[in-house]
Amino acid sequence: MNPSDSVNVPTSAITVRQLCYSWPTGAQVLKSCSLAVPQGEFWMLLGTNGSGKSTLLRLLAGLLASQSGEIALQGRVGFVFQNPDHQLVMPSVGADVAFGLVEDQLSLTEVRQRVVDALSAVKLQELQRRPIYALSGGQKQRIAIAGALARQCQVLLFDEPTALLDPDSQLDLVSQVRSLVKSRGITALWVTHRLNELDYSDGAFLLSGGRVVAAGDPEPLKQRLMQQIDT
Ligand SMILES: Nc1ncnc2c1ncn2[C@@H]1O[C@H](COP(=O)(O)OP(=O)(O)OP(=O)(O)O)[C@@H](O)[C@H]1O
Repeated sequence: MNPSDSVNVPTSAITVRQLCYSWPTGAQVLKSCSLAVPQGEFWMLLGTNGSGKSTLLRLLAGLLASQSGEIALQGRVGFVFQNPDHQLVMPSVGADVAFGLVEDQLSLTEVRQRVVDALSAVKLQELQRRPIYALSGGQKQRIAIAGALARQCQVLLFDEPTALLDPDSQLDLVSQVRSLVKSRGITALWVTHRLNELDYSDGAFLLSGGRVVAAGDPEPLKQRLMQQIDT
């Protein structure tokens, strides 16, 4: 092989090879599932209810132990849940963003700087002292993202983060995440049922029958899924 042949091959920051997963109840959710997300790209994962999208994301995040197959992630991983009330644990915005830094043994000055930077990145710096209960759903999701940015996560996993948002907040969030991914070289995998979000992605996977059955350019996949809805 000519050494220059490898120059344009993108490096994957999220790689899954032949992953299988069965719940203790016996249901096999993932059956030799494989995918790869190129470093610095924003990919989406679609599939019908119960197709295993959340299970796959939880395996990637290490929230579930894999049973067979291979998972390789480049960098620290952050997870954003569908319902931010399931992950915001501190009473105020600043305290919550700082919470994830406890294990990093940073100085107080460094922690403060990380919190300010992360809140600026999601354009919520003015809310640092706001109680969590006084945030909108969209603001809560951005605080969850700020927590991952403060931890300098290089891989972000989103499990239907817009499911509880109105259409305007939904598109604000997805476009903001795309900008963050592009400006910071982050790699993201975003689960959604909302086909209009595909316009913001670099690529998409369709999960069906426990494996990825389509992968690549989001537009053809969007057209195909829209036709299925229409028929
Ligand atoms: N804790 C659990 N114990 C047993 N089975 C589970 C558990 N969590 C999920 N499952 C099952 O695994 C399958 C895949 O669920 P999963 O939540 O991964 O699908 P999904 O594609 O994310 O669905 P949705 O789009 O509805 O969120 C389903 O049949 C579900 O009932």
